[in-house]
Amino acid sequence: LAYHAPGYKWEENQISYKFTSYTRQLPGSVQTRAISSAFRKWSDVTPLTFETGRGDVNIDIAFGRREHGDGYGNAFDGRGGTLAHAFFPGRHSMAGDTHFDDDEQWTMGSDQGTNLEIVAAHEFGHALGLGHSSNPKALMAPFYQGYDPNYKLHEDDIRGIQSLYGPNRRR
Ligand SMILES: CC(C)C[C@H](CC(=O)NO)C(=O)N[C@H]1Cc2cn(c3ccccc23)CCCCCCNC1=O
Ligand SMILES: [Ca+2]
Ligand SMILES: [Zn+2]
Ligand SMILES: [Zn+2]
Repeated sequence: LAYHAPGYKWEENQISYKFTSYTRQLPGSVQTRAISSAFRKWSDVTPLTFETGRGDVNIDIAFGRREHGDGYGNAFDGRGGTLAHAFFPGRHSMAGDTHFDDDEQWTMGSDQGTNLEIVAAHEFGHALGLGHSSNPKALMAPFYQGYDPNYKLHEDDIRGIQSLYGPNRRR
C-alpha cells in the first residue's frame, strides 16, 4: 500500500550500530566479526550499508540477564527459552536495539552452545522491520534452528527485506 506507518522501516539506507555491552564468553574481536557478518547477510541483498558509530546510532547492541532495563515484559529467562530480542525501526530511543540473553552459552564456530552470528542475523531482521516468518526454514522463523556453518537467508527472508528496502543495486 502506498502509505506506510511511520517506523515500519529506516528512512535512510546507511544504518549505524554500536555495542553498549559485550558478553564475557567470547573475545571482543570474535563478537565484532560475528555482528558484521550477520549484517552482511542483509546488506548483500539490499541497498543497506552498516557501519559502526558512536553516540546516537540506529542499532544499539547489548548483552543482559533477566530484567535488563527495557521493562519487565522484556526480561530474559535464564539459559534456554528466549535467546534474544530486538525492537523494530522507529523514532523512539529503543528502536532497532538488539539484546542478547547473557545466560546463554554464546559460541562461534562450534556446534556447542548458541551461535551468536545466526541469532544476531535473526534479530537484525527485526531491527530492520521484519516480523517472524511462518516458514520453519526461514531465518526469521521464531525458533532457533541450531548451528549451521553455512547458514544463509531463505528466499522468504530475502523477499521480506526487499519488500521494505528493495534489492542490492550495487554491482
Ligand atoms: C529464533 C531465535 C534466534 C530467537 C527467538 C526469540 C525471538 O524471536 N527473538 O527475536 C527465540 O529465542 N526462540 C526460542 C523459542 C523457544 C523454544 N523453546 C522455548 C522454551 C521457552 C521459551 C521459548 C522457547 C523450546 C526449548 C528450546 C530453547 C532454546 C531455543 N529457543 C528458541 O528457539
Ligand atoms: Ca534465555
Ligand atoms: Zn531487552
Ligand atoms: Zn524473532
